[in-house]
Amino acid sequence: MKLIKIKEGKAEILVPDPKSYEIDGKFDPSWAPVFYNPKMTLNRDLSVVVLSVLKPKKIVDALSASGIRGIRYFKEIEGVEKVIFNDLDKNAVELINKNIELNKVKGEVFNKDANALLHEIKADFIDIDPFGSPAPFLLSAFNAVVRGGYVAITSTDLSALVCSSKYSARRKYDIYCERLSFSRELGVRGLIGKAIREAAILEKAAIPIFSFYYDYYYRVFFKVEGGAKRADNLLSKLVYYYECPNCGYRERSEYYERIKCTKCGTLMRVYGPAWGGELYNTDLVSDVKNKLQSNFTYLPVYNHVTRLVSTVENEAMYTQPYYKLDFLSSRLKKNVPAKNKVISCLSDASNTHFDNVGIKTSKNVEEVIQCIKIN
Ligand SMILES: C[S@@+](CC[C@H](N)C(=O)[O-])C[C@H]1O[C@@H](n2cnc3c(N)ncnc32)[C@H](O)[C@@H]1O
Repeated sequence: MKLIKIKEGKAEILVPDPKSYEIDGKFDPSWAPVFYNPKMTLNRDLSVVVLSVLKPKKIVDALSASGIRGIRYFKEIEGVEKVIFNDLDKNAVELINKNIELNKVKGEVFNKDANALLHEIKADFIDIDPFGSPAPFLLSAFNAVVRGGYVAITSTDLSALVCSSKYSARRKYDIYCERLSFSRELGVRGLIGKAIREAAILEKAAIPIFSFYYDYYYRVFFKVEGGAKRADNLLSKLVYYYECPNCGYRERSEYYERIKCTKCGTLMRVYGPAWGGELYNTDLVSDVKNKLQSNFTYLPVYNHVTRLVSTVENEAMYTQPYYKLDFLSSRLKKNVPAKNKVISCLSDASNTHFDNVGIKTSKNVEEVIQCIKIN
């Protein structure tokens, strides 16, 4: 394998030389013998900051590839004592060994199926960053985390979660998936719902504390607590979201039904079961924002991370999914009004990182429609 040295954050690592794996002058990270994707830098940057607030001591990077993630956690977060790296691929394991030596990381490296490893060990933070869906690794991740610890998952499996592929959503996440105007947010809520159900099997409660969408993936951090009652409490907040494709009217219910819109009689679209509660712990979000400003200005994509966290901070107080202004405006046969005008008309509203033409508010759809009409 031809390698080059790159720097990301405080890590300097060897990765496959993209030039050696180009096809027709193009390169995709999945074509190299070991995966390293610079497009995931924001995911790693923000994870470093979130973990610096959560302060885990023992970390499992269960699907490590080059090892960049675990290496950055060790070098950039105070108090991390040990990182366990793992990959099923032998080339990856060879590269991880080189990279942890290069970066003087206190780590242990395994060459196992992640599910097998996660049934053998315990740690206070488990990172699941797979190709595509994290669903096959959820149960074992929740098994491996100690009570009071944390699990983070990445999902690049948006086609399933936002219902471009509704059968895939059904298979991987047990979701009835129809496209609603706010599907971008429903995708992460469906993913969280699945994680909560998997943790509940083990009588653990997986509480989402920081969730976001970026570019082509979702990332969610969970605090994991023990106890059947706590798990039951989370399960009771799983809901089905309904939206009328004709007039935009919404409902939510704990039941799956084929219902007609009470405003116009059209058959409503449905998505669920999905998490109906908060996507963030607001204290954690403000701690992350403060940490970013004080300790992490060196991050490779600092400006992008800061922008994302600021938007998240503004929208974190609104639990109901965002309203998509172009969708609602087209129901009214009206041009899309300026977003800031609708926000000030509602007075209690904000931007959302999920969608450029979306707004978050605690107001109902009729109030949003009223503000669209007069702007
Ligand atoms: C998306 S990459 C990980 C990227 C890495 N976390 C990072 O931040 O750069 C997924 C990795 O999982 C490995 N993998 C796939 N299935 C696995 C399994 N069942 N157990 C362990 N590793 C697996 C692949 O070999 C690949 O290196």
